[in-house]
Amino acid sequence: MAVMKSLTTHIGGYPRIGAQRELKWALEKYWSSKITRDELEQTASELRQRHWQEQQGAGLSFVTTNDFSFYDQVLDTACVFGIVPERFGLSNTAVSLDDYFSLARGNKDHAALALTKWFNTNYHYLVPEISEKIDFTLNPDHILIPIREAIELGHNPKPVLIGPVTLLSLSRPARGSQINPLSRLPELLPHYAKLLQEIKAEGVEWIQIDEPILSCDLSPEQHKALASAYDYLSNTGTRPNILLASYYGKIANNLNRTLTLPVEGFHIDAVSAPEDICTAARYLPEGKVLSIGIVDAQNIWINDLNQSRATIEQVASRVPKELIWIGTSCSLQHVPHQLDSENHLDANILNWLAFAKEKLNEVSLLSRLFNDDHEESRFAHNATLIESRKTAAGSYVDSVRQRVSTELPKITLKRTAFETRQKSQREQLKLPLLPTTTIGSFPQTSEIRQARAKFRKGGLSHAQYQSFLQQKTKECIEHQEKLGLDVLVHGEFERNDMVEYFAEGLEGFAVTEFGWVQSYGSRCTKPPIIWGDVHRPKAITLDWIRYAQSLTNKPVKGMLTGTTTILQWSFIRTDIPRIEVSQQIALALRDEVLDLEASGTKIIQLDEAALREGLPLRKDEQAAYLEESCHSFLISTSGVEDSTQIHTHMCYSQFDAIFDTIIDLDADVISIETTRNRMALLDVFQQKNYPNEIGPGVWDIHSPRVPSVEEISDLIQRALQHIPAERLWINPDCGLKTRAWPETIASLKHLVQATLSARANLSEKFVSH
Ligand SMILES: Nc1nc2c(c(=O)[nH]1)N[C@@H](CNc1ccc(C(=O)N[C@@H](CCC(=O)N[C@@H](CCC(=O)N[C@@H](CCC(=O)O)C(=O)O)C(=O)O)C(=O)O)cc1)CN2
Ligand code: MET
Ligand SMILES: [Zn+2]
Repeated sequence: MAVMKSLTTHIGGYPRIGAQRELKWALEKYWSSKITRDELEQTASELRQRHWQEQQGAGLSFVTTNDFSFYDQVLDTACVFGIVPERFGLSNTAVSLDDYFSLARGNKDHAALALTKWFNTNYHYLVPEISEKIDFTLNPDHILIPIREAIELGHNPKPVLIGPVTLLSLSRPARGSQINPLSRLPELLPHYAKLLQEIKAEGVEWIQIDEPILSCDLSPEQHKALASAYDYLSNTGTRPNILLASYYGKIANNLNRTLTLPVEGFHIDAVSAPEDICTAARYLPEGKVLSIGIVDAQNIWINDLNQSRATIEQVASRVPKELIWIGTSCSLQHVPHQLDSENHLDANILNWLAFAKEKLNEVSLLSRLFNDDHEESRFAHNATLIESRKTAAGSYVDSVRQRVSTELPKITLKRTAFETRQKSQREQLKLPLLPTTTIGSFPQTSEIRQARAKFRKGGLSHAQYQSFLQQKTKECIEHQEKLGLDVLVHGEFERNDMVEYFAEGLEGFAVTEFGWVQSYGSRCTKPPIIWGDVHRPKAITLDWIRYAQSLTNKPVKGMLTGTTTILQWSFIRTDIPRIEVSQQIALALRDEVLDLEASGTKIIQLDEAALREGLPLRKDEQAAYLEESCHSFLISTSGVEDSTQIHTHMCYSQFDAIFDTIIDLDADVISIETTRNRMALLDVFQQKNYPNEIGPGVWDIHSPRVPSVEEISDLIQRALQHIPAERLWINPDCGLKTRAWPETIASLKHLVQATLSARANLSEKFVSH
């Protein structure tokens, strides 16, 4: 009997950090000179080999290469093409590993490249700097060496490479330059062509070129760039076949033009945009490959195999099977490595999950759909599991649904006018002009993390761990009093992470033990899993805030993470609309806010650090998202008295698209990130007459560097040019958890000193008037 050959299979990339975060530990040891460069390279090579073996073990047609990075794939690509800012004074033809780390992390003479959000994910990339002068070049080893390693091990490598249009679109002009990075495309392309030629010479058949920019609203210039780039690349020199990949959203209106590009195949994210795959199947030019990104690489639920089967069959009715590929929606770098290590997850929940390694098997299984031995029983079992999710106790909690449907419509979302609240808050808080505060966390030292790890493993009793944390909190309050800060925080020592901690206190969330996902460099998070209806069995933060407040007469800010940020940094359930999950969390936080207020907390902060990042890539989807985000914030905050001061915090610098929402949130005080942009961000607050109080950051906490009093004073003066003193707060850019104590104390000392002299100045002026 004829057994049909399986469909071709591949993935967009694999997590590189390692199932046990081997890369994180090796990097951090290398940076503190505890291991040699050879040892670091050895770890990297072992990880690559293991990850290829996992792909081969699952039976995939290709192993994906060039998805490994010591820090970031955008920086890697920049270095491959010699995009090294002149300000570093480095050679751009021989970028050593240490040079590479200088670009990523900065050194004593040079600030690092800017770190910013990668599309709509919690991954951060380093922003390449382009000038008129930069001479592009080709340093191909980073790509060629792993290809050789893979071939030697008997694999069939398919490298992935960030495409030229996405690379330049994500770049910024170097300091002092006004250049539009995309204008340098013609000079960059020959190096891409040369690279393709060298890759071909290694015996590579297919390369995946990623242009995720296709899921954004494109300018005419970007469209032109795409056309000319792929015309050039397809017609210049020998090269492997090109699979052009898009992901993170719909291609929609860009799809027609994309399908005319002269490449051999297209990869489409069928999870973000199922409609794109149908359109692509219909209009796919003859003889081209269509790769269906059907396994979700941004979420952790098992694939609905029967639904995927229907999609694949639909494509197969139009496209010959030898031209259909099965893959993940995008790189698996956004999901944890493997479920094998999870020993404490509820058995039911475990059945519903697939991490990167399990997703390899899903891709493989779906590729055998048309084979005679296509394992029908697994499709049937899968349907049972998907059904069991819907009916599980906890997926639907009557009281939660009741509350959302009856209580929510009755909530008055609008607080009293800001001026009234401000007056009442001033009477209550009696803060000086230019009040000083911090964003919440104080250093999460290795001592604290180790104590928590020990507690988790049973090596510390609950009482011992509590008293350890109380001691740390007490010391933190003492430090702040000594420094002379005006509004204090408890320090967040009890929190592993600002999202995971709340997930642990709420029903409907599950947390993993080893579900690490890279956020940037060696830093990772364990996104919690929202699987059921969310509610709060008991207060989460109350005891800590009360304890901290009992130690001081200064006000201690209550510290919460806002709904949108919790949603954005968790894996969200997909069986009910996002807005319902959002409302459930917002109500739980409302209870927490009111409990804090009832116990005497006068200032409460809800961090919305992910509000900008969650903004949909396409304009036509943004309004609904912003409305939902704003609504959830107001649900949580609108119940308090006029005299209770609500703060929010957002640590990024792109506010254009969300500014009206910032106004609508109506927080009494917002703290933002303004050090690196030297208060330029305040322009928009001034232009749009932002009515409430603002704390622009005056200390860039992403670097261990201690800012001088003069530098901070300068920033305060700049801020005063935009915002009247009566509405200005003084604080760092973000929380201090990644900092060490010595630089924290030194920097805050300078911050308070600079504030005191600014105050003195202001009162002099006041008198002389
Ligand atoms: N979710 C989230 N996303 C965010 C941020 C954020 O704070 N949270 N901030 C922005 C920047 N991104 C960041 C992401 C991670 C970290 C970070 O510091 N991560 C830590 C882990 C934090 C954590 O969960 N720690 C746990 C587990 C710590 C741990 O690894 N413990 C070791 C031992 C500790 C040691 O020896 O140091 C063990 O268990 O074996 C804890 O404190 O309990 C890290 O990678 O090192 C910082 C910023 C944007 N996105
Ligand atoms: C990434 S925003 C961080 C806010 C949090 N309250 C902290 O200070 O760490
Ligand atoms: Zn922040």
